[in-house]
Amino acid sequence: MSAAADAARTTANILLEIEAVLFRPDAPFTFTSGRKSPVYVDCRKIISFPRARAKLMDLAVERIAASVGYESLDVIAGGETAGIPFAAWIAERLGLPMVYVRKKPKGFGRNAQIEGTFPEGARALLVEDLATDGGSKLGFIEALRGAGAEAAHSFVVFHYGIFPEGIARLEAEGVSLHALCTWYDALAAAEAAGYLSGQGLAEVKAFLDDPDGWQEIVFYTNPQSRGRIVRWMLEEVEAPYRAEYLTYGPALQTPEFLAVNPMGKLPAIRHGGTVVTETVAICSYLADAFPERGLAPPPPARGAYYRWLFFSAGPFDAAITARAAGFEPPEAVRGMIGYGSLERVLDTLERQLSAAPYLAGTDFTTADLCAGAQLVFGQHIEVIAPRPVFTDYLDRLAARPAFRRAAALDEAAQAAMDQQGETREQPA
Ligand SMILES: O=P(O)(O)OC[C@H]1O[C@H](OP(=O)(O)OP(=O)(O)O)[C@H](O)[C@@H]1O
Repeated sequence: MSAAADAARTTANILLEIEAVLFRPDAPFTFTSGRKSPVYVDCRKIISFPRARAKLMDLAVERIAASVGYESLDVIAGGETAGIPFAAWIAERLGLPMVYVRKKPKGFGRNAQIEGTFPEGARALLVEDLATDGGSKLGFIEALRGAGAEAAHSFVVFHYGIFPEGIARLEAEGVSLHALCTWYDALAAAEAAGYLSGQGLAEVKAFLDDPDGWQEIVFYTNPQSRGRIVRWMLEEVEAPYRAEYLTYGPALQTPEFLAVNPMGKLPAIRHGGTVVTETVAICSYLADAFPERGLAPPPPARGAYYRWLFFSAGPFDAAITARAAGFEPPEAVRGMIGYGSLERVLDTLERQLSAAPYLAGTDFTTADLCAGAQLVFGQHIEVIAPRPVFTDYLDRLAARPAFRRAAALDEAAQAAMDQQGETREQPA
């Protein structure tokens, strides 16, 4: 094993041991940007483990000597903030001066972006804890060069290794990136130590191979299904998604689709490593996954919200489909039928909508989306007769741009499927 490969394995094992790298394919992390990831790294933790950090810094100076040279550097520059302690330890080991670079000039006083000093033409090594796509490195390098340094090298403990275009950009700027390990090393160490196997391992590999593709929402639907409700929700949250249209019949019974929904039913979504089925569950999941859209009240205020969400998934859906199927529960068994009767369901809904503009109060929520879509469907198939309160309510819902976008997309999808002669019939 080469020294670099050996160092990569040791680094990965240390980072696993101190829980600086975490793998959670079953419950992906959500970053501030809303991006999802089954992996997470926090190199800042290293500073709190003296033995681990000493070993990593020993490996760092060996790596720097091998990649940059023994006498090829004049100053070590730490990038604000996480890079600063690592730069200090490396400078100490190499017996070199140190400076640190702010992300932006201070804005007053000397307006310094670099703290510390070096002579014109000093050969600087930029040190940071980690590199994702290398974007921050460019800013630090520019500052170093602006202050007269030659800056052709950057060192990090951990490099994601999954954004090649970022590294190409650094190289184009004349900067070589040196790292002790990447996600691929961490993954190999996690696999060897038994942290990951089977589906979890496959999930992490899929993410590392295509991080953007992995987190795109895949929407399995047919425009004739309850997928229309989910489509509306997807348009409300405005997250990127890719629709996969499936015809009824064998396409829903393939092993691939049954792995998504063992019921062989539509709709379903996959978001990162998370698969969600059941229309209202999908809508609730999306409301929580994209909280900035304000489609669910805060948890302490969710009483009415949950009531009407579950009302739409349970009694309302069952009452409409039973009536549409020609099934009327006999009087004697109504007590054991969750919804009692369609009339009772509709009267309850009407009372609520006479008291407030939306089901959970003054604001539109995912409960309105789910119940409103059922109401639209029930009226469309003439199982529900229009009532003035319902008409006003549906006018409010139909005025939403997401509602209109979703309807147009599903109409277009239906037309395309019709043109291809794909079945419109739902199986028995
Ligand atoms: O953009 P890249 O070059 O790929 O590197 C990622 C940067 O993100 C982190 O710092 P962050 O911006 O969170 O700032 P901090 O160190 O001050 O917390 C990390 O320490 C790197 O500087």
